Amino acid sequence: MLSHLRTRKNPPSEEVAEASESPPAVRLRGARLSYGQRVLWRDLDLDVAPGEFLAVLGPNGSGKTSLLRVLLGTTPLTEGSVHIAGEPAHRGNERIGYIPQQRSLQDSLTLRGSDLVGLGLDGHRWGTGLRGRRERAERVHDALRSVDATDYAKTPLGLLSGGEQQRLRVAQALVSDPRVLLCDEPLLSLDPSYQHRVSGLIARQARRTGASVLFVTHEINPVLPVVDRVLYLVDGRFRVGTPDEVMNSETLSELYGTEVEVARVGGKLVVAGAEAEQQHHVHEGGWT
Ligand SMILES: Nc1ncnc2c1ncn2[C@@H]1O[C@H](COP(=O)(O)OP(=O)(O)OP(=O)(O)O)[C@@H](O)[C@H]1O
Repeated sequence: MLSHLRTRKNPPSEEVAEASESPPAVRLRGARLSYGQRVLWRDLDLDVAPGEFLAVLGPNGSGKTSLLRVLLGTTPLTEGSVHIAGEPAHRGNERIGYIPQQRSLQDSLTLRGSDLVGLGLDGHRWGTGLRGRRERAERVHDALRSVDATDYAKTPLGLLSGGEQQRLRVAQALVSDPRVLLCDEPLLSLDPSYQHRVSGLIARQARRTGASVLFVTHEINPVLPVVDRVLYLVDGRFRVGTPDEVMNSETLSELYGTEVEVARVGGKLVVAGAEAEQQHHVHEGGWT
């Protein structure tokens, strides 16, 4: 396994530096997840620090979503331990903001964008008075504005495009200022300009509030400028390290057990080699 040493592209602010005195936002020790004979990953030791942005990569079925479920407390580890901000992972953890893998919200014909974002504040105490209600409304409004969704905040969700729905999910996950942000392919359905915007927004939120980000993605290039480290899962094995440490021909060839070539072309990473290529290009292109 490569070094767990963190190198930051973006030096932490004072707030984040203070937060980094606290326990790691996410800590896995000796973690193994198996379904029957199938081991998704094993011997996983991972600390994700406050303010850190970790990209989680790997082919279909390598256990990326399952890792997020373990952190959400909805899937138990087969072996080992998992802590969120020093506490064992558990369901309904208010410290976690979650952007689930995209599902269509076609059925939610009556719910509107502002309602969906407001649900991200459920469980938080805002009081029943005017001040509490006003503050709550402001938080929802700010979150909607941050993803450029104010124009359609009152439109029923079922009438919105996939990309518009996705921006609302991002706002919902960010509105409560969570300590840990779990993002399951949040760039799907977004066109390249919104991919850039949403990944920048999530990274800025992490720096501003000290939130730790675990960001599952099939395509690293849109997030490369903001990634601190990469966790790459393949067929029960994994590597963790900076993008340079992991995204190179030697490491990926070892991980895939076949020859993989990684090159930088115009600031982008290009991965060549049957399985890896499929992983890195399966979702390439623009979506609307
Ligand atoms: N409850 C379960 N019981 C048995 N197998 C499961 C269960 N949940 C997930 N799996 C299997 O574990 C594997 C990993 O699933 P997971 O969704 O974590 O993969 P992933 O890396 O997120 O894949 P993708 O890139 O396709 O979204 C899959 O083969 C899946 O079928």
